[in-house]
Amino acid sequence: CVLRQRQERSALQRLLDHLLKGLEKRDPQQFFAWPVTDHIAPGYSQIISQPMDFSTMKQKIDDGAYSCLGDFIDDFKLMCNNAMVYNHPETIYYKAAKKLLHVGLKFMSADKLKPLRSVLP
Ligand SMILES: CC(=O)c1cc(-c2ccccn2)c2ncccn12
Repeated sequence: CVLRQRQERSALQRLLDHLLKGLEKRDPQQFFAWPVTDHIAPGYSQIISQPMDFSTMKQKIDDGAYSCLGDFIDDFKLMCNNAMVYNHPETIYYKAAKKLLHVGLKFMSADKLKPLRSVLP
């Protein structure tokens, strides 16, 4: 149609919006907010074959590109692991990624999501 109808957001999209906001809050320096460029990180695109960041995850939620919670969690892990591959362990980015991965997975752990299970198909 000419005027794209505003799509109804599915229960999964609403859940992923909530989880993404919770994860972004745990990245106060916004190291993970936007794609890492070769300008700020020399050689990044040669070293990291599958870049990922929160803005890309947001776009994928809006596009309906996640068919399940696991696919969303996989992108979160990919984003953190990329930072732990490209950056050396003593850097602020490596340390921030390690912490975010740990805290983020706890935030999305099964027992935390159990109460929401009922609203998900
Ligand atoms: C996530 C990551 O690897 C990253 C984020 C950044 C970043 C993100 C926002 C502002 C400044 N730097 C960065 N800079 C150099 C090397 C790596 N990084």
